[in-house]
Amino acid sequence: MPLLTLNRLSKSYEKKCILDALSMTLPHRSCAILAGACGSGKSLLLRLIADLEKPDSGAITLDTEHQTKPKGKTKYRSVSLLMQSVESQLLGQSVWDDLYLHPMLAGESNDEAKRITEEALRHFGLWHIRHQAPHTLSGGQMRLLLLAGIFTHRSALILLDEPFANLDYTAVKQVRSGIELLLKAGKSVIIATHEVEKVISLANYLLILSEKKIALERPLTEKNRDQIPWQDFDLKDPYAPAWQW
Ligand SMILES: Nc1ncnc2c1ncn2[C@@H]1O[C@H](COP(=O)(O)OP(=O)(O)OP(=O)(O)O)[C@@H](O)[C@H]1O
Repeated sequence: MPLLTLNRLSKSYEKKCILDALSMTLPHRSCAILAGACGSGKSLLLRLIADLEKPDSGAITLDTEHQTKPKGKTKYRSVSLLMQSVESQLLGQSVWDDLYLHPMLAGESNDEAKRITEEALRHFGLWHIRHQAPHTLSGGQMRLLLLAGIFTHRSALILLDEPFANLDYTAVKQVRSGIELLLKAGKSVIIATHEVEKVISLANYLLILSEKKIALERPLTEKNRDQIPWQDFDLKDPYAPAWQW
C-alpha cells in the first residue's frame, strides 16, 4: 500500500473549482517535488492532506502501519506541515522554548521533552543559538528551527510549502540539510516549490499540478530528469544553470 493515496479530491471556493477529481499516490520513503504554476492549488492540496481543510468530495488515505507510535499518553501526528508564513509558526520566547513546545504539546514528560529538545537542537546545529529569540533569527535559521520541531513529531509524512522562499544560498543549503536529516530519519516529504532546481538532487518523485489535477506523476531519477517535459508546464527556470545542486 502506498504511504498516501488521494482519490478524486475536489475543492471549490464560492463555485470556483480549484481541484477537480484529483488523484495520486505517494510511495513510502518519498522525497517528492510538488510543482505547478502560481495559483494552481499546491498550498491548498497540502492543507487538505494535513487535514486543515476538508475536500468537497473524494478520499485521502494514509498508511501509518509502519509509523513508530509512542507509548502511553503521548499523542502523535501522521502529517506535519511547514507553511509559507514562517514567523507565524514560531511561538517560543527563545529557540529552546520554541522547540520544547513540540514534545510538551505531544504530551511527553518534562524530562523526556528536555531530552528530545536537546537532541533535536544539536542534530540541526541550533544548540549554540538556543537562547536567542526566534524572531531575531535569519530566514534560514527560522526554517531550520521549524524543521527541527517537525523532526520531533514522529510524523510519517512531512509537507513543506515553499521552503526556499526568500532565502539566500547559505540559507538554502541550511534548509536542504534539514530536509536531508528528515529523510535520513525515514520520513517522507512533499515539497511544494517553484524552485525545482534547488531540491531536484534530493528528490525521488515528481508531482505536477496543472489544470486542477495531478497532470504528471512519476519517480524522478538523475537519468530521467532531463526527459521530463518541464517546458510544457513552464517549470524550468530559464535563468538557472542546469541542475547543479
Ligand atoms: N480560503 C480561500 N478562499 C478562496 N479562495 C482560495 C482560498 N484558498 C485558496 N484559494 C484560491 O485557490 C487557488 C489556489 O491557491 P493556492 O494558494 O493553493 O495556490 P498555489 O499553487 O499554492 O500558489 P502559489 O504558488 O502562488 O503559492 C487560488 O486561486 C486561490 O485564490
